[in-house]
Order: sequence, then C-alpha cells, then structure tokens
Amino acid sequence: MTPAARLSAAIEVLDEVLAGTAADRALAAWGRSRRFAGAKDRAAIADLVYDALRCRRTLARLGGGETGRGLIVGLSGGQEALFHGAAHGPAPLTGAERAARLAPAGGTLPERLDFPDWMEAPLTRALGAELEPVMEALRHRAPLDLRVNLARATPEAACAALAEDGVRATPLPAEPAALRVAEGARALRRAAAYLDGRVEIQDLSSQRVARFAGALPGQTVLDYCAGGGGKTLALGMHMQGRGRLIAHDIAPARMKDLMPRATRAGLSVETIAPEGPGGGRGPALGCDLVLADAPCSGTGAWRRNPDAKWRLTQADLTALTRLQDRVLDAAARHVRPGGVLVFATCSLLVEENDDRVAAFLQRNREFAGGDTLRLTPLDGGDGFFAARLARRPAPPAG
Ligand SMILES: C[S@@+](CC[C@H](N)C(=O)[O-])C[C@H]1O[C@@H](n2cnc3c(N)ncnc32)[C@H](O)[C@@H]1O
Repeated sequence: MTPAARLSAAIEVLDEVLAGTAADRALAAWGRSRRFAGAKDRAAIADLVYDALRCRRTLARLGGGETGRGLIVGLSGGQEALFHGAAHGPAPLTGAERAARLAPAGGTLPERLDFPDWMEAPLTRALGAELEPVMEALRHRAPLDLRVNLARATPEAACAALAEDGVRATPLPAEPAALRVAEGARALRRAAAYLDGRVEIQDLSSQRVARFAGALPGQTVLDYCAGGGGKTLALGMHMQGRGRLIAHDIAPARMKDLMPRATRAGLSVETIAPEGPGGGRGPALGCDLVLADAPCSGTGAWRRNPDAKWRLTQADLTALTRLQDRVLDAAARHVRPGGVLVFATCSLLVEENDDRVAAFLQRNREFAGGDTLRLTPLDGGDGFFAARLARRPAPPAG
C-alpha cells in the first residue's frame, strides 16, 4: 500500500472508532476484509489510528473536525502532498482544512492535553501539580519494555542475545530485570531470547509492582486477577521457582497462554477454577501473599490504549470501584493470618486506589495498611498503584 492509501485506511478505521467500535476491533475488521494488506501496512495503519486517538482533541482542531479525516489531516501536518485524491489516497485538502491547520493553539486544559472534560477533577485530585506533565506524557507512544527471566539469563546476556537477532535493548536502572527496546521492536517476536522465554514483554511499572509485592522462595502465592499472567510469571521469578504459585481469573480464557509461557520460563503454575463475581465459597487457600491486580479504568496506561480515555464514563468509574471492592474482599479470603494482600491497579485515580484501600480497611478490621507504590509515566513506565495490606497474625493458641 502507498503511504497515501494507508492514510485513507486509517481514516476509515477512525470513522468506525468514532462511531463507537473499539479501536482494536475496528482494526481487526478492516484487516479481515482487506487481505491484500501486508503486516507492515497493518502495523502502520494501527500506528496512525493510535497516534490520532492519543491526541484526538488537538488533531480535531488542527484537522478541521472530529472525524476520521479531520484527525488524519491534523496528524499528517506537513505531508499535504499525500492528499492527492488519486490511487486510493485521500481527497485534496479543502480551504477550510488548510485554514484549520493555521488556527492559533489554545483552549482549556483538557482540550490542549487531550482528555475528556469530566476527567479534569478526578485527575487533578490524583496528580495535583503533576497533572500537566503526566497528561502530556500520555499523549505519546509507550516504550517497549522487556523483563529478563533472571533464572535463565543476566540482563547483559539477554541484551547480547537480542542484538544478534536485530533487537537493540538496554537495561533500565529502576528495575534489575528490566530492559527497554531502543531499536528493532518489530523483530522481537522472532528473536530467540523471546521465543525461548529468556525475555518477556512487560512494562517497567508492572515489573516494579511484581517486585513490590514481595513474593519469596518457598511461599504460597496467589495471583487472583492473573489475566494474561505477566505478573504471575514475574512473581514466579522472585520465588526462584520454589513454593506454590497459583493463578486465578474470573475469565479463565485470558490465562490461555500462561501455561506455555510458564513452561518456557521454567516455572510451574497451578490454575484454579473461576470463583465468580461474589468470590469463592470453598476452603480458603491460606496464602502467604495474594496479589489482586484489579480491573480498573486503565488511566495510567492511556498511552497504550488511548481508545479507553474517550470511552470511560463517570458511571463506568463508579461501577469499577464497586468491582474493585468485591475483588479485594474475594482475594482477601485467601490470605492466611500473618500474610499479605497486595492491591494493584494501573489507574492514576484516588477513587480507584487510596479510596478503595481505605474502604477495604474499614470493612476488614483484621487487615492493616502498609507501604504503597505510586507510579506515573514520569517514572518511566505506565501509571500504577500498589498497596500492601497485612493480615494480622492469628492470636496465640490458649
Ligand atoms: C488488570 S487485569 C490483570 C492483568 C494481569 N495481572 C497482568 O499482569 O497481565 C484484571 C483481570 O481481572 C479479571 N477479573 C475481573 N473481575 C474479577 C473477579 N471478580 N475476580 C477475579 N478476577 C477478575 C479480569 O478478567 C482481568 O483479566
């Protein structure tokens, strides 16, 4: 496909997204009906779509309207020559579109920093003076980070192996196992170190949360919201393969790749049947550590999933906080006396973080609050929150 044809494709996909289809679905549907498009075309179109969504309000202003075409006109800045109307390219720019690109910048903070108006209050509550730099960071692409499986390789050896396959990565000082890919991201999935489990794709902040959880060799550890299992595997690495590592998710299909990935990483992981939205009724598992990486607004990861920032409503946020309360209570049941519950979200919002911890401690008097970890994209990875909640030891017998 020509660069101009890719722009036309992105316009089409964005129109679907603006009409309400999730971006990943709209891209997949476009790809299914255009078998002629190669992997590079699809990746380039996806980049255009996500770049446009990250800066949706700014681009709508620069492109003369909140339509697929408006966003792509805004995004393509100086590349006016691509709007030639021939060979599947988009139609030439109109006078109004040319004028829009020259209009002076300005507007409210949410307009300038590309987030919905109603989010200004909760984000200000959460971020205070960091609101502007954090929202600015969320307007840009996320880096690609890897976790070295320290049981199988040192960071230096992993970097050397990746380099042989065309992936240049460098260690990140903030986390002993973390690497950041500087070049060759598209070659990663064919690199030997990735295929044999020496490295996993995992954001720096997710790795920091897994370390913060504090799993130790020999413990019984439950990852209650395991999802794809990224943190399960990181917990297993900290356990050095010793102890009992259990994964649970209400939607077990999400864990489908966990077993092959665990095998590749040299770890053994048990999965348990889903407990349902109200938690389990069977015997509690008596774990030393339970991680509840709860469903959330994903505000800390908006640069990876910019679609989410335009979809989230106040009603969704309220529903998520109720779900987080239920997940915390259900997960807490499996913590042994003297054990630890770690609550984590990739949200920046106080409503989903500190407020949930405070409400949990009110409901569950046998737990006490402890350390917290708060990360924003200014720390280098996604925004994340984690809190350690210690269950009081059982009173001495007699
Ligand atoms: C933030 S994601 C987990 C991401 C995962 N820990 C990782 O590191 O890749 C939250 C997960 O919680 C699961 N979930 C939602 N409601 C749940 C519930 N009531 N009990 C357990 N898991 C739940 C979702 O299916 C989803 O996979």
